[in-house]
Amino acid sequence: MHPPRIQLGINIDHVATLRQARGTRYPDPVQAALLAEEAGADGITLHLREDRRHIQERDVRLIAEVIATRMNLEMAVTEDMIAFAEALAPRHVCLVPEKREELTTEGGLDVIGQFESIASACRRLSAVGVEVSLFIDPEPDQIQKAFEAGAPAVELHTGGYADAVGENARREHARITAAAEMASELGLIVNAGHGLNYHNVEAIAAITGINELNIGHAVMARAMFVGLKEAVAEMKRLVISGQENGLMMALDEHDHHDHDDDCGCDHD
Ligand SMILES: CC(=O)[C@@H](O)[C@H](O)COP(=O)(O)O
Ligand SMILES: NCC(=O)COP(=O)(O)O
Repeated sequence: MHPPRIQLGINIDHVATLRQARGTRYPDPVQAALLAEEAGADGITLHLREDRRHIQERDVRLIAEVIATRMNLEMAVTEDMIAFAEALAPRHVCLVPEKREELTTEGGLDVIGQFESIASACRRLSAVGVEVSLFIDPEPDQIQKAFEAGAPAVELHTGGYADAVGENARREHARITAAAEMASELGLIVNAGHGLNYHNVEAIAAITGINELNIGHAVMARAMFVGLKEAVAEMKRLVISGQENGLMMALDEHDHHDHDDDCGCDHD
């Protein structure tokens, strides 16, 4: 049976980055969200950072009102942000670690070290109907704790894979594959993202069990040259082809095993 198509969440943070660079009213992330949807985005992701460096509360409220798909609000585990999300009740919230001085999100949440506050945030947000995901590194201990914290979903941090080359990239890919398998077996919804681009996304989309990829920076950078709708559509084509290739490889492997089983050899 064909698994569901991988969803593509488009992160529009950096439309707001450009606006904030000059304190103008444009470009407007609200317009970007609508165009991304028209081009095939399955959801809109945005990160309301504590320092408000790009997305503003006004963006979150307007986008929540106008989009036809669903919002995935990325936010830190702070009382202010949890209260904001409880009041807005977006379809999804992704809890992420935040450091003031970082250029972008550096690592995953430490669910082990912050277990009580994360579990409490999961309970409060679930109570208002939000599907919570935890942005974590692809590590077995963090996945186990995410499950115990009561999050229905995880988003596996693909930044380590995106930054690696050669053998290191293969190792990072294997870590994400194993993490996706473990999280799926626990019954968690498995999303992934960070640093994905037009060159590295297909291999991640090929991993079995991934529900959604969230991609922003590379799409916004490409949009500068080809327009936002074309940039989203190109990414969507790559996500779909990556998933198809992964399915074909899994089938080949399956056939290969079947063939081995018929060959009269001894197997463990
Ligand atoms: C959590 C994550 O991986 C990113 O989507 C995050 O939103 C990055 O933050 P910036 O958009 O500020 O780089
Ligand atoms: N959670 C990852 C995300 O939303 C987009 O990250 P990036 O593509 O901007 O690195």
